Amino acid sequence: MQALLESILDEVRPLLGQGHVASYIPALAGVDPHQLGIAMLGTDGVLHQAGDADTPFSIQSISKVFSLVQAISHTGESLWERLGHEPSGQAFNSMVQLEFEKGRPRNPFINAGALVIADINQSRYAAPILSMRDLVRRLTDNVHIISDRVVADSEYQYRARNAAMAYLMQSFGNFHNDVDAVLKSYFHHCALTASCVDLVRGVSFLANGGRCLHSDEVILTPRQNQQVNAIMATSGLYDEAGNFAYRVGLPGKSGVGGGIVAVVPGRYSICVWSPALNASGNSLVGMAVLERLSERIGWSVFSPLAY
Ligand SMILES: NC(=O)CC[C@H](N)C(=O)O
Repeated sequence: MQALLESILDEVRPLLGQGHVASYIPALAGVDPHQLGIAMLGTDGVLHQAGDADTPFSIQSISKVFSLVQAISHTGESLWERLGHEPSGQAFNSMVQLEFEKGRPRNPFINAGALVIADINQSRYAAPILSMRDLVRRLTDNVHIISDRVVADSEYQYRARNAAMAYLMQSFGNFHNDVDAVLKSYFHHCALTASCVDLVRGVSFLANGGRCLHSDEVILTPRQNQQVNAIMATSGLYDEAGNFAYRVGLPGKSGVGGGIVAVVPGRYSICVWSPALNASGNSLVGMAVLERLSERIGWSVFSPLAY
């Protein structure tokens, strides 16, 4: 497995330099695009890593998985009164659908949906920023995880589009807390900084029937776990979710920091990171790595050979 990971990274290295790092905030625009790392954690506890797998990066929308899990844990099924679990077929920050659909976001993995989830969590926790950070520390087994203040402040400074979505939802009665306060929480979640090795631990429960691998804590019931994986498979890569299913065939979640987490149910959690993005805001080289992995090992959840 180690040799396979190394050889896949070598194969895709010529692609480094293609795509563009996220440039909507200066704090992300300055990241070196030539970085590339991968980690894989088996449900047997064996960790493999290659390249820059220990380098922390901005997890951005990967945090939407943790926010969803937090909301499910205290709100359960009634969560879905506020948003859907349908793919959007739109960019992560698109607003057109939101107006047509009366302020009810399609799913928790586009910005509008994550903002509603952040609003739900804001109603539940006295200190939403810290409670999310602590959840991620617990799941990654890393007490040093922090939210990057410069990134969070920069996101807040350039908040216009996310703020517009939140106010639009408020106008439809689907936003209950102070918009500014929720935006600050949301940006702090996006600004959490973690490495591929941290994140494979962080989402290990998704490959393990809902149980955290290192602590054995029940994070989700097996049914909820299956449902979160299903939403990742259908909506985790925004308007490229279909392409990801076609090329990789695993539940996954990307972020504009260039990270992608993926799950081989029952077997592995995977995280790949390379900062340059394709037109849909997903890591260009990360997609290529996961495609090759899935091709070589036949891991698609759509393949009978894999199970
Ligand atoms: N796709 C992403 O990673 C988007 C997160 C980003 N912080 C935003 O809200 O626009």
